[in-house]
Amino acid sequence: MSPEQFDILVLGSGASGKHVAWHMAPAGGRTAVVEWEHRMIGGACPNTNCLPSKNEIWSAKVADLVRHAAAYGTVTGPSSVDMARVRQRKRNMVEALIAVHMERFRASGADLIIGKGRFVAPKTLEVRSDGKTRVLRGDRVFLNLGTHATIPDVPGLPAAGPLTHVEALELDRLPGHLIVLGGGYVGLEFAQAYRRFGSRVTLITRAPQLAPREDPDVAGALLQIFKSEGIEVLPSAQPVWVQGRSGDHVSVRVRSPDGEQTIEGSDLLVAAGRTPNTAGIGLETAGVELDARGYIKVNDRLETTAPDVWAMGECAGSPQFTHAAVDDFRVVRDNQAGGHRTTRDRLIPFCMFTDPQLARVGLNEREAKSRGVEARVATLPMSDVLRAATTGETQGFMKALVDARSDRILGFTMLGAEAGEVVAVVQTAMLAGMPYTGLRDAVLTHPTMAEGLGSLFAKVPARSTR
Ligand SMILES: Cc1cc2nc3c(=O)[nH]c(=O)nc-3n(C[C@H](O)[C@H](O)[C@H](O)COP(=O)(O)OP(=O)(O)OC[C@H]3O[C@@H](n4cnc5c(N)ncnc54)[C@H](O)[C@@H]3O)c2cc1C
Ligand SMILES: NC(=O)c1ccc[n+]([C@@H]2O[C@H](COP(=O)([O-])OP(=O)(O)OC[C@H]3O[C@@H](n4cnc5c(N)ncnc54)[C@H](O)[C@@H]3O)[C@@H](O)[C@H]2O)c1
Repeated sequence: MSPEQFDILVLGSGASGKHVAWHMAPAGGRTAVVEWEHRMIGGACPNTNCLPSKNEIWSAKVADLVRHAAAYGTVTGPSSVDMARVRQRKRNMVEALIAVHMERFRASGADLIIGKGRFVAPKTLEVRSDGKTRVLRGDRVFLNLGTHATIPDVPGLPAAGPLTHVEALELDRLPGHLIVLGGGYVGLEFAQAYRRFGSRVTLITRAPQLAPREDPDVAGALLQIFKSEGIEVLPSAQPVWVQGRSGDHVSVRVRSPDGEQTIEGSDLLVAAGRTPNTAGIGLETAGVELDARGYIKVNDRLETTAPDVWAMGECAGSPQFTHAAVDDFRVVRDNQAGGHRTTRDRLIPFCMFTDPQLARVGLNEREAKSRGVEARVATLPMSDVLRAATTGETQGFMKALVDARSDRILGFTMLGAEAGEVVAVVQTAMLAGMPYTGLRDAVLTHPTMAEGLGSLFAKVPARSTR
């Protein structure tokens, strides 16, 4: 079968791939985008990951506010959570987003082909779509394959049919006792949401603290917040075996420095990291090499080991955030136009949508220490932020790192309400090269959470004169 010829061939319609198509097709390049499934059009962010999880987390916030409404002077009757309605609200959003994506593909002129792509020769894909086999060849090929939830190698775990975030977001019932395996982003966001919906929740993580990449004081404060909501947390706990079926009854044997114990629950959610979608699709036939962890080898321009083939987003080992994957597209786009943009030295913030949110940009103390960077550190409890006093959201704190020898801001962490918004203020100052004194002395709106930045930066210790 002679291949159908395209100028631009995109495999995966995620955060980077869709932008490649939407940018290049209107410019006149004959463009095809191959996407595995209709329900994944636009990638994981709008369909199974960021947006649906934040949608249900918001429903959990509403449940929590209703539960505590009396503290604010609103007296309610008994309340309950209807997970079928929670799910329907989420589904409505996802379906609307798929429609928006399909319209953008149509308007761009790109050919959106639904089916699993597999390389049969360099720059040549075979796709089974609508019962037909198509062979597509691109002059330039862009890979945006994403990742899926890793199921750790624990005896009995696969047979227990655990939930991942994908199935958890499709539940129309409330688990009686949800056991969460993993204390990173997914585990923390889902553990708190399900607790607020009304489940008993036990979180097991092999790391010694929640949010393992964060500073111990941040993780400690988060742990206290989780405990105060009744979430049981087992740190430094390694699962030994699993028995039973998630959705019915499941037992997890865990080993920790305190000994072994068996946790009994109704459902099991695995949130133990990600595996790239790079296996079994003929990448070796295409000359695209993988690293030891299965991620596509790329240079800082996101060029793979195969000529005229680029990889973007999580499959290329980029930071696992939608905004990083979108920036990967911008790196590739600008270089296609003759630019010299790289993935080096990007300032990539994050926000974990626990309540309160945990957001960070730049270095934390742990990273500064490991890189031998000397920093001046200031912290401010959220209870000192006047906006927090008005809303009652006084949990958590802000922390700033400023260079020991100059007034350059090195990093900012916030565990507090609206942290995801406040971090953007500090990021903007960092991008502009503004000294910390600029934020310290700025006239910020009263009473906002960002106003706290003035008090925070006023606490930065003076530079040592030594
Ligand atoms: C539960 C959860 C919540 C998250 N929340 C956030 C958040 O709040 N903020 C944030 O920034 N990040 C969040 N993330 C991370 C974020 O979802 C990803 O980093 C982001 O979606 C970027 O993904 P990507 O573009 O690399 O790949 P994807 O979006 O996964 O795109 C890859 C696409 O390729 C398709 N595909 C793969 N292989 C093939 C093949 N062989 N043939 C055809 N199609 C194929 C897939 O179906 C998919 O649509 C979250 C992750 C999870 C798991
Ligand atoms: N708000 C956001 O931006 C957001 C939300 C969700 C996910 N994400 C992205 O998705 C990525 C994946 O999230 P994740 O939570 O799956 O991974 P993660 O890397 O954030 O956390 C994995 C956790 O699982 C634990 N773990 C791993 N193997 C284990 C085992 N065998 N037994 C017990 N514990 C084990 C680790 O110690 C860690 O606590 C994140 O790194 C993040 O970049 C982002």
